[in-house]
Amino acid sequence: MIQFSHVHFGYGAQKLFTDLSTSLEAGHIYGLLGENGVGKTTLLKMIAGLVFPKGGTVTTLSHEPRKRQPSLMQQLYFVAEDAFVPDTTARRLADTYGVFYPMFDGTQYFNYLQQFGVNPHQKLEKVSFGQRKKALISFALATNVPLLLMDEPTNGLDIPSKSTFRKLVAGAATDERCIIISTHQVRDLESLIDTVVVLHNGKITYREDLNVLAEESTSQPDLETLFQDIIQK
Ligand SMILES: Nc1ncnc2c1ncn2[C@@H]1O[C@H](COP(=O)(O)OP(=O)(O)OP(=O)(O)O)[C@@H](O)[C@H]1O
Repeated sequence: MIQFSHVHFGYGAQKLFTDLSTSLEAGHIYGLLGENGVGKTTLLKMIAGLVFPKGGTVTTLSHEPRKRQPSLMQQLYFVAEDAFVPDTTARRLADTYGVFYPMFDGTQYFNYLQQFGVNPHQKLEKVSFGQRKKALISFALATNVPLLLMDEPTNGLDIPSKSTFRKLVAGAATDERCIIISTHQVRDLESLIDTVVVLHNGKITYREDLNVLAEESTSQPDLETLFQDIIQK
């Protein structure tokens, strides 16, 4: 679904990715981990065609993402960390933006909003950051796109909402869908992600199926400890 081939990238002189190659497939919920500033958001933006490689190639759903062709844009949704929303209500968000996504399901959307406790009639600019984020996550899931990118989605969510988030995302995962979640809140995602991907020193330095890890271990793998071990190597 996504291929990075020998990708080089940096903002100005700062090198961020050096010869980064990897592929991400449908049927997975990936947890993208890495220290602050390592480039997790940049990686997601590159998949979505918001920043472009300076060397190598990125292919997203058989498209060159930098072209931002409608045929690609209607197949992916990127929930950005800042939860920017237009000046509208959650209800009108569906009417205005749902049309861009052929598989958007309004009934599903209102159901997700309800489960998150978001009032669809309130102006999103006037609600809290967490409420806005929950509206956007609901919208993202209801688009039913094959590729869902989420940057720190549980930031700003209260404890019950984090649990709702896990439940809704797990329920939305299918064999045809690829979900990539960048996070520092690894405990929020334990039991949700199936593959952990670690970005470190400009490359993917670790990538492991958590089910395989669990089979090899006598106890459930602890993501926080695993991450610390990887970046200290
Ligand atoms: N538009 C930009 N112009 C210049 N530098 C940028 C820009 N966006 C990001 N950077 C820098 O690139 C590096 C990677 O940023 P990025 O946001 O991708 O990292 P991250 O791994 O998501 O970080 P965090 O975990 O802190 O959110 C950082 O050093 C950041 O300051």
